[in-house]
Amino acid sequence: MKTLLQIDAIETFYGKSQALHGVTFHVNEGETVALLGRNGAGKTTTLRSIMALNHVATGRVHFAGQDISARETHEIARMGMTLVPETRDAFSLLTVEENIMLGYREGSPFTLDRIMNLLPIIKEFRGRKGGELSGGQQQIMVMARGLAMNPRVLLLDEPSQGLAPVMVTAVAEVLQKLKQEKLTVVLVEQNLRMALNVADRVVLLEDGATVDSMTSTEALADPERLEKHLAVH
Ligand SMILES: Nc1ncnc2c1ncn2[C@@H]1O[C@H](COP(=O)(O)OP(=O)(O)OP(=O)(O)O)[C@@H](O)[C@H]1O
Repeated sequence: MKTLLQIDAIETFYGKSQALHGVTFHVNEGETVALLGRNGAGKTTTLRSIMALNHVATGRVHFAGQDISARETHEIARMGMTLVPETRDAFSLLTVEENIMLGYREGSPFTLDRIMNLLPIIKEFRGRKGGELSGGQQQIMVMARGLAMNPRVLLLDEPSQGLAPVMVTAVAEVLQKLKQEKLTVVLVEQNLRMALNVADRVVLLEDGATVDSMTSTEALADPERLEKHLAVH
């Protein structure tokens, strides 16, 4: 299996405060990897560091065989790394279709028609404005926008956050579709059941460092191994 993303011992600071103390993991092509950890463990900072939205002080990030540690965000994005942030960033005055097509990159196989066929739930609200959607609909819309960009790696930050259970299920179905499309995904998720359902592997963060990594099958067979790092102190 080919490694598409390799993170080696990255350290990231907010001012003088160190948020990441050595995060190391890899993601193979076509894999879904879930980053898990308590609140404040460094999951969002890890995604932002990969995208160079936070400056990485030491350590290396390799993407598709290239060292991208010193690259700027727009260059990394152009190489095919796409972040769907937890803030969702829906344009409230644009329609769903316009919101999605804002992400469309010339030559992307994920045209509006293809996205609608792949994620038919969007048809239910495709003509509405971004500001008229529920949180779950917005989340699905911004994931579709990420898809339109034809990413080589999709970074998803807490897609189920704050959603009603029925929309958590809908988002989980979108993740399964992405998996069927053989997309490479890094998923930050508090909903453990959903994360283990969709991910091939999980990487555990604690206090800004990677502390364990295992397949989802191993995690399901040995829940204590996970709980040790996820239970509230
Ligand atoms: N803008 C910021 N300024 C200062 N410190 C920050 C900032 N953002 C995050 N931190 C700190 O960095 C550490 C890692 O935070 P991060 O948001 O990456 O964790 P997380 O695992 O994504 O948690 P959550 O699930 O709560 O979002 C925490 O100690 C947090 O307080």
